[in-house]
Amino acid sequence: MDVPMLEVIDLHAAYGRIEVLRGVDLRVPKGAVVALLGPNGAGKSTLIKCVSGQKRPTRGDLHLGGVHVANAGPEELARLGLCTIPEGRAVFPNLTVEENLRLVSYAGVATDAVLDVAYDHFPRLRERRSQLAGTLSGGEQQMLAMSRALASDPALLLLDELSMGLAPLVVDELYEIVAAIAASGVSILCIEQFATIALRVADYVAVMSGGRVIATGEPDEIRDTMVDVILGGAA
Ligand SMILES: Nc1ncnc2c1ncn2[C@@H]1O[C@H](COP(=O)(O)OP(=O)(O)OP(=O)(O)O)[C@@H](O)[C@H]1O
Repeated sequence: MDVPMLEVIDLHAAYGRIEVLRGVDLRVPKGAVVALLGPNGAGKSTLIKCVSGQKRPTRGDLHLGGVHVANAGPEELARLGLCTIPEGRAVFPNLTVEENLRLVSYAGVATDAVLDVAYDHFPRLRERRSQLAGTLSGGEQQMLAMSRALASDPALLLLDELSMGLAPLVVDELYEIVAAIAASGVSILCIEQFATIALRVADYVAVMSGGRVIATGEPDEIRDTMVDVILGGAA
């Protein structure tokens, strides 16, 4: 069987003495989009923090592309191809679109290559390249955050609530791009508050509750069996 891009095994994590991840098991196959659903407080953001090296698990294992990374820091994870777009828009509001993109080249990526990738995926950013990022619409800021991430040529992209505060049409547009990114071979793990979107775009859905993954499957199976838990979050 293929080595999954991400494998989480019996992962535990706590804030102080309160354990909030209580044995999470999850796999993200190569090139797949996996959506994490579940009610508020289920532990979705904490799981993303552990996978991205922002929080140390108390026990359990994490493998990225077959490499054991449970104690790896953000830099090593980035070298292994992990890229995170955190909740909220990860852009510098007082820099222009192009300046935001040029900043990515600190990681050794040629500036022209960064700009080409960004403007190919998001032609609207080319039109707005001289505009301050803080004056872009929410959807455009998310496009800018995504293109900064894509410039690092990631193997696994973590998306935390991409759709936060955006209009449904904008969200649809962003998820079309997510699908295109996945089709180019990038694996994607996303937290999505809107179950309907997640069930439409994901290859697999993992439902979290009480610090565990309580169900995983293809969207159709999950839609049929987990409707009550999912609706504990937003539909
Ligand atoms: N920094 C923190 N300190 C203490 N407790 C925290 C902290 N962050 C989260 N928690 C608690 O951990 C539990 C899991 O939170 P987490 O944010 O991972 O859940 P979530 O599924 O992402 O929920 P939401 O959709 O509301 O973000 C919750 O009970 C939350 O109150």
